[in-house]
Amino acid sequence: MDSTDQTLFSQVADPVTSSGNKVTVVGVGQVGMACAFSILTQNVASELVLVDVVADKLKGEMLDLQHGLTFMKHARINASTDYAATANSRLCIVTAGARQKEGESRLDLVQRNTDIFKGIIPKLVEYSPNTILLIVSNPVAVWSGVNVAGVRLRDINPALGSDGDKENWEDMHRQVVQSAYEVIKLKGYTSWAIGLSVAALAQSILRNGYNVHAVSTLVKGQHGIDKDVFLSLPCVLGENGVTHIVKQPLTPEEKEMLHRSATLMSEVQSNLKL
Ligand SMILES: NC(=O)c1ccc[n+]([C@@H]2O[C@H](COP(=O)([O-])OP(=O)(O)OC[C@H]3O[C@@H](n4cnc5c(N)ncnc54)[C@H](O)[C@@H]3O)[C@@H](O)[C@H]2O)c1
Repeated sequence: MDSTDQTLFSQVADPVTSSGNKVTVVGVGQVGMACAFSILTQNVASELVLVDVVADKLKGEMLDLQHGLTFMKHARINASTDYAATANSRLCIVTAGARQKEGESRLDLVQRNTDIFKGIIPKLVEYSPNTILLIVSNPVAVWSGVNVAGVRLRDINPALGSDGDKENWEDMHRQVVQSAYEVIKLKGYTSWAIGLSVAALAQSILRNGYNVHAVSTLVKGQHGIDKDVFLSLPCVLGENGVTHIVKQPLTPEEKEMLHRSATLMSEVQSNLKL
């Protein structure tokens, strides 16, 4: 006797087993779930796999999202503590990480996160050798140089951001840099804005968007930097990840600050136990 399925449908071809734009999110904490939700609701990907070490929470998050599928465009959502489920992902977003403990130095935190990554990255690459890795580090950087329709604010007000700026735009810059701390003070963590911005990066990669985003990339050779460090610069993102770095004209002060960051990162790296 035919099953209900067979009575309802005449199958004329096998359904495809993979969408070709599979995305894995490692870490289903506040940031991971904001990334997953933004990606699903903006139809950036139609196949999502969640991975975490806490099996119950992972299953709970998967079921919660699956229950909302009726209200999304069709998507396949899976979750597992086993990296085999991530096989053939085009993009792997890593949001698993330790938060800074009270009294803990940044270097200790970097070491703890390095140890976590040693357990994650090789497994992702084993199952998806051609994947693009998108690491949600903290903090992300924003680039300087504001323009409106191509008109640089600094061309209108050369004192912009300097001590001589009567309009105190420097205060706004400070507020932007400090804004995450205010959110953390008020709600304990940041999630929505970072999730939405990660979805925008994912969209550029999966759709070969060639849009410019501030992402960390290897900066050796850029702006005279001679160290093997990753820093945030405006980059073009396409389906194979970063394709170009925008050669920004930086002021001597900006260049000096960038070099200072490169030196600091290089020192932090040299103290890491790999
Ligand atoms: N770029 C930004 O603006 C920004 C903003 C907020 C957070 N972050 C970073 O994102 C990361 C996550 O933050 P969060 O608030 O979601 O933290 P969270 O503590 O809420 O979640 C972290 C998740 O990672 C999981 N995890 C830990 N070790 C793991 C491992 N080895 N394998 C798989 N999963 C593992 C935990 O179980 C947890 O579910 C942190 O590193 C944080 O610094 C970046």
